[in-house]
Amino acid sequence: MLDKSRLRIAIQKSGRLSKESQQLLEQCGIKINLQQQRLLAFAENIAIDIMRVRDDDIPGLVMDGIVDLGIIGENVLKEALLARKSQGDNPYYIMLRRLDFGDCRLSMALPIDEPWDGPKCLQGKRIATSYPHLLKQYLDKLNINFKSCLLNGSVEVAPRAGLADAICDLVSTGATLEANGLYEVEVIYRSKACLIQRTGKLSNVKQSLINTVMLRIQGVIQARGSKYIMLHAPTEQLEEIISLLPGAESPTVLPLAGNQHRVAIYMVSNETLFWETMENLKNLGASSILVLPIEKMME
Ligand SMILES: Nc1ncnc2c1ncn2[C@@H]1O[C@H](COP(=O)(O)OP(=O)(O)OP(=O)(O)O)[C@@H](O)[C@H]1O
Ligand SMILES: O=P(O)(O)OC[C@H]1O[C@H](OP(=O)(O)OP(=O)(O)O)[C@H](O)[C@@H]1O
Ligand SMILES: [Mg+2]
Repeated sequence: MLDKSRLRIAIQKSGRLSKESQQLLEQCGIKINLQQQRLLAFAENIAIDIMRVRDDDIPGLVMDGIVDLGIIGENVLKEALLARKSQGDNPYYIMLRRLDFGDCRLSMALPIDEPWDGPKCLQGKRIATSYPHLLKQYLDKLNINFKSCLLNGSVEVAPRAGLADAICDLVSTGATLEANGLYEVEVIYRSKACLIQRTGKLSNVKQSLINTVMLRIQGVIQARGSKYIMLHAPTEQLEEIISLLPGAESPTVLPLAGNQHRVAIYMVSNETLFWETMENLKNLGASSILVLPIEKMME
């Protein structure tokens, strides 16, 4: 039986978002004992339960208040929102933040032998998609009539199978389109994974858990995009060397024991150090240049 006092988070069970969702929670210090077949997992060290479901179910679980938080692609969230609105519902959720994974775009694509002359060539066409509401919103704005062919997966096969003239599906690298003889003609929605919260009053305990999780997520995401840079530099080239370092307003500069002509420079950078910059630093006399990943950050 579920303990209602524990914070409940829904994540995708298996698919494009599941590994990174799990990793993010683990990096936030939530120790989950995940077993493949278990759809509910209880964190051992914090009052959080993880519900592992199909991604399509996550917006509804949050909007209906079954779970407190959910990690979901904005594409699925927006589609669910439009679907509920079209049924006369007034769905609510709180967008807590965008995450740093699940980048993809919802695009229109045509068979490679079909010319593209702007969206008007979709007039009267049959379009296969898993996102009928996002597609309709886009084409309605352009006053284009179309026929929808709803497929829940393998949308890219529809034109060759004679089911549709065009498709509207998710694209990341474009490899699936290419493998199926299609080409991308128009992006209609850009998406990333995001963290959402149900509306309604939460207990103080749950609210403070959410605050903790949010701060930790911020720390993890910021750390992922940052590097710790260490190097030794000749004292007389210090200024020039610092000017080459990305985002180094105030690096730590320390003396080197037994060497008055060189110093150690330490800094956190929110950019990586490219090989070319490292080579330029070396040409200025820098040595022992290290670029290290950062695991966690708290400002
Ligand atoms: N190629 C991709 N690259 C990056 N992110 C993607 C890609 N394709 C989809 N996504 C994102 O990941 C989400 C989940 O994609 P996935 O293909 O695992 O969904 P699914 O097959 O519907 O899974 P489920 O079985 O949970 O319903 C998408 O809604 C989108 O936000
Ligand atoms: O542009 P690409 O990098 O090729 O990625 C796009 C593909 O990725 C997703 O499917 P996924 O592989 O997750 O499989 P699914 O159809 O089972 O959801 C999406 O539905 C596309 O088919
Ligand atoms: Mg799905």
